[in-house]
Amino acid sequence: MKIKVCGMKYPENMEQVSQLRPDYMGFIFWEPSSRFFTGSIPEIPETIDKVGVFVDASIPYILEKVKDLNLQLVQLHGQESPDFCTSLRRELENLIGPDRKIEIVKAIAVGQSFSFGDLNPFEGRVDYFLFDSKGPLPGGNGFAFDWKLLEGYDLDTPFFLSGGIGLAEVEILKGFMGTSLVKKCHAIDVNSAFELEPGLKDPRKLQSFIKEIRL
Ligand SMILES: O=C(O)c1ccccc1N[C@@H]1O[C@H](COP(=O)(O)O)[C@@H](O)[C@H]1O
Repeated sequence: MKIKVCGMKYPENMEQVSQLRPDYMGFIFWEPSSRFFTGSIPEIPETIDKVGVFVDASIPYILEKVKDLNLQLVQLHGQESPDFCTSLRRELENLIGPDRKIEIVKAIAVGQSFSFGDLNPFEGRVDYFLFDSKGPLPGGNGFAFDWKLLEGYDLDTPFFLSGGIGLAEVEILKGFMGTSLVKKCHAIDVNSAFELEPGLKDPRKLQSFIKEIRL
């Protein structure tokens, strides 16, 4: 199972976390967040893909960050429409050229009123969904949603499982990994549950988690 550590803010901490070899590291480009990232990213191993997290940002702003920070994925965490995703994909291709692909992740807030029908228009326009808990914030709410709501997911787009995942979820995650849904689960995404303060990840806690989860 792949692992994404999101909400990185401090270069020294990025170096510590990179030694744990997560598959992805995420950076928040939403100014109101206490994890809002400014500055540059230090050298990290090439096996770790860098993900920019945006909330209803403009395409030029996203392109600027992709180019300046050499991001490999763009995570859209706001109300971005399917048409927006298509336009962004076209602009990313223009920016990067045909030899490389910047993947698009569309975050979906899952609450009791969630319906799979809302996802159909995104099929073929994004590379992954990211299922997150619906809460007062666009992301980083710090609590898990009921993963049973994902039972019956039958679209082709693989997904990241996110939302308040921490060490307390390890046992239930192991159960989840025994279900048929796991075939479409591309990665587990962690953020606030592993922090000493917003944006500062606890490498020891992360190490225990990665040891338990990585297959
Ligand atoms: O973490 C934030 O501050 C944030 C702000 C705006 C959009 C997304 C944000 N974080 C993303 O939220 C999910 C879940 O986080 P948590 O585990 O509930 O803390 C994660 O994918 C972050 O990328």
